[in-house]
Amino acid sequence: MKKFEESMYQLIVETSTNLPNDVRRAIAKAKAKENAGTRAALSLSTITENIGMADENVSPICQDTGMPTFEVKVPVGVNQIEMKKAIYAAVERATKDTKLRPNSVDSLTGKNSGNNLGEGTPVIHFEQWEKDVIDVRLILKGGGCENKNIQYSLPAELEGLGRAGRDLDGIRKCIMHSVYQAQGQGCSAGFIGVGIGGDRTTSYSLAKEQLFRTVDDVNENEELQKLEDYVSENANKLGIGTMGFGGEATLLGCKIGAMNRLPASFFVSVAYNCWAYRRLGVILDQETGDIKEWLYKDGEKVDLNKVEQEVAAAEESAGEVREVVLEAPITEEQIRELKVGDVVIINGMMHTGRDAIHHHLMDHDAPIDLNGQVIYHCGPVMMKDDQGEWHVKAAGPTTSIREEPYQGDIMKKFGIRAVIGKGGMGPKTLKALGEHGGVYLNAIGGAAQYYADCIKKVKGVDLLEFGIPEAMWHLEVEGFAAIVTMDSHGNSLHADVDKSSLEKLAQFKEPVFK
Ligand SMILES: O=C(O)C[C@H](O)C(=O)O
Ligand code: SF4
Repeated sequence: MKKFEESMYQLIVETSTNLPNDVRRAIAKAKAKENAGTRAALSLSTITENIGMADENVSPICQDTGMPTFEVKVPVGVNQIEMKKAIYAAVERATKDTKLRPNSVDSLTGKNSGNNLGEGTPVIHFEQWEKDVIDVRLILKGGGCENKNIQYSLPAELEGLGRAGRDLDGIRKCIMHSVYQAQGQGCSAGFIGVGIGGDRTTSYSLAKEQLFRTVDDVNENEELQKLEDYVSENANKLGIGTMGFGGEATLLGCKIGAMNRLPASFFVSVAYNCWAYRRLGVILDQETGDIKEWLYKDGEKVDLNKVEQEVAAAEESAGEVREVVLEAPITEEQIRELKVGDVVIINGMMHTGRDAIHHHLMDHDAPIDLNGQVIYHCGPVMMKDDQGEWHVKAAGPTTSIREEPYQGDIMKKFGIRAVIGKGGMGPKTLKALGEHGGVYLNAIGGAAQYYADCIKKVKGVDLLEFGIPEAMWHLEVEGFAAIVTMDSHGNSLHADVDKSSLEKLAQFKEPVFK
């Protein structure tokens, strides 16, 4: 088993940087569905370009490299204690090499362990089997889409759909609702794994397990296959679209499993995975630990050169979109001119700030003057070189709604004019944007290589004690594009899409599976 640690390192690097072929095919199919020139089509073009860049740079597709979760099948007699140690070592090395972001945070102290090791991380499940090879599968599922997982306890009353009973049709309603409630916040278009039955814990595990099935896998249970087909077809009629911008592609895959339950319980659990659906696997020699075979790499790989040409074509046909170039410090007048749908190109400085920073700024001074500045909701992957200089390795936006309790107050307190994030924010922020003269800009979630490329220099960092993802990084950017989705005139694309998708959800109220 000399090679086992090296094989695990390769599995991690490959999973973080190279999307599996079935996922690539699903994204390419979605792209073909979106109308050229729409916001959704442009976002999908950015996503496909990003996938190609990650592959080429061998850098994380998305900056949130998630909770590394290993599912290991071992022949009887193989030493699992040694395997665990080797996986830890591989995780630590991949983190050092910036293939994984340090993502393991002490829940009580908030301290980031810095190496992705800590209580409960990474997740490793072992199972023995009769075969004479080792099978290791890895999923890197990010926190934003993890937050959109949902568990239903039947019977339930569901918004838009009414009563969901303890039967197949009730399950159908839960799944449709789960896609609606995710909106664009889990970086749609997404994939869902569904677990029916079990207890609360095993139900969620079953849901996550479904994410190890390939997108084109056929369910052995005919009824569940019918339900998978139904959801795959109809969830796209909700019109949520890529990033929640509205559009044709909302869900790219649905896999459902069922297990027995207690007479009193009936859980339906949904694991929502963003488009950055990073899961791969390897078959290993049980003696040496060498990789014998890669899993999820069958079939044709999407031709990214072709995709790049399509990006150019889509950008051309989107010629009517208004583009505004901004450089901080930004004035209130400049902000008041912006409307939902405008594309803003940012040059100059922006400063990252996410959960810990927003919480901190409520009752502390800012480390720098933020008047007229731009805040980027982002927890990047960073590398420090031998000269002590920082470099950005991946830097897409994080889900903004978590800052809803603070955002408006902080913008007013410090004179911040623009915030960039993804998934949109709520009524409190929208009101503050109107009162103060602020704007919310939506960047494409998961496009971490695409945005890292726009960052020309790291000018400094404050509050690094919060850990790399949570620190305030001062970044000089060039040509950083984002879309106005909430303006200072009370308009919110997110509120509009939520409302229209809820109306569309109601058309699925009548029973389908009797
Ligand atoms: O933590 C992050 O960088 C992003 C997160 O995965 C999110 O989707 O909000
Ligand atoms: S930012 Fe988006 S793409 Fe990245 S892990 Fe979070 S949900 Fe997934």
